Amino acid sequence: MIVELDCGNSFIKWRIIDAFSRVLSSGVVGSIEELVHALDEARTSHEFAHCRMVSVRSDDEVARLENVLAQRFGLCVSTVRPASCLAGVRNGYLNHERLGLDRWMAVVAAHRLSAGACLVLDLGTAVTADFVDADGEHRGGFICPGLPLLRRQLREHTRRIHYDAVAANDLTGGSFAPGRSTAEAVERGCVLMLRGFVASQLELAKEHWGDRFEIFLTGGDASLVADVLPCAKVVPDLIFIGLAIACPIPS
Ligand SMILES: Nc1ncnc2c1ncn2[C@@H]1O[C@H](COP(=O)(O)OP(=O)(O)OP(=O)(O)O)[C@@H](O)[C@H]1O
Ligand SMILES: CC(C)(CO)[C@@H](O)C(=O)NCCC(=O)O
Ligand SMILES: [K+]
Repeated sequence: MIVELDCGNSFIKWRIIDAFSRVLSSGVVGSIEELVHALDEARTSHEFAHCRMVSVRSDDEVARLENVLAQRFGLCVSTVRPASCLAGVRNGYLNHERLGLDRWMAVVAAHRLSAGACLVLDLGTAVTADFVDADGEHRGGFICPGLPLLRRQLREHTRRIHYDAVAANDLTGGSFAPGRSTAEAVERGCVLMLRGFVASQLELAKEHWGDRFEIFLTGGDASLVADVLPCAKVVPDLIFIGLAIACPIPS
C-alpha cells in the first residue's frame, strides 16, 4: 500500500491507496503527533510499502516528518521538490523554487486532467489561483488570505469583534442577507470576499482565453464558492493526483 501525505499550513491530509489507486483509508489531522496516531491505527489493517509527500511547511518540519515516518513505520519518503518543468507543465515563476509545492501539484494535475487551458483555484488556509495555458505554460497566479486567516485578522485587530467560532460554523447557510449579529456579519462578509475573489479570477481567465478554458476547484473551503463557478470541476484530491505524477512508485 502507498501512504500519501499533503501537508498544508493548518492540516495534514493523509490517505492509503492500493496499486490501482483505490483509496482504502483517509483522514485530516492537525499535527504530526495526530498523524502518527492515525497511521498506527491504519497499519493494523494495511501494510505500508511506499510513502510520498508534498508539503508547504518549513524544511525543519519536513525533515522531522521524514524522520518519524522512517523510524516508526520504516518508510522511505519520496518528497516533492521544486522543478522548472514537470509532466508538460513549465513553472511560470521567475524563481521556480518559490512557487508553493501544493500549487505546483495542483497545476500539474489540472493540466493532465484538462484538454486545454485551465484556471486552478485552491481554497485552504490561503486561497490561490493559477493560470495554465493549453500548451502547459504556467502563467503564474494570485495568493490571498483564506477564510481562517480573514476571520483571525478581524478578531485580532479589532476590539469588539468576538463571537463563538463553533456557533458561527456555517452561518451563511447559503444566505447572504446582511448579518444581524457580529457572527453573521463576519462569517457572511468573509465568504462574500472569497466569492468576489473567485469571480474576479473567472473574469481574468475570460480575458486570457475567451471561453476556451476549464476551471478546477479544490481545498477545504471549495464548497463555499462552487456555485459562483457552475462550470468548475470540483476535484478534492487534485493535489494527490499531482503527487502521483511527481512521485511515481518505482517498479
Ligand atoms: N474535515 C475537515 N478538516 C479540516 N478542515 C476542513 C475540513 N473540511 C473542510 N474544512 C475547511 O478547510 C479549510 C482548510 O482547507 P485545507 O485543508 O485545504 O487547508 P490547509 O491544507 O490547511 O491549507 P493550505 O493547503 O492552504 O496550506 C478550513 O478553513 C476548514 O473550514
Ligand atoms: C500560498 C500557499 C500558502 C498556499 O498553500 C503555499 O502555496 C505557499 O506557501 N507558497 C509559497 C509562496 C508562493 O507560492 O509564491
Ligand atoms: K491546499
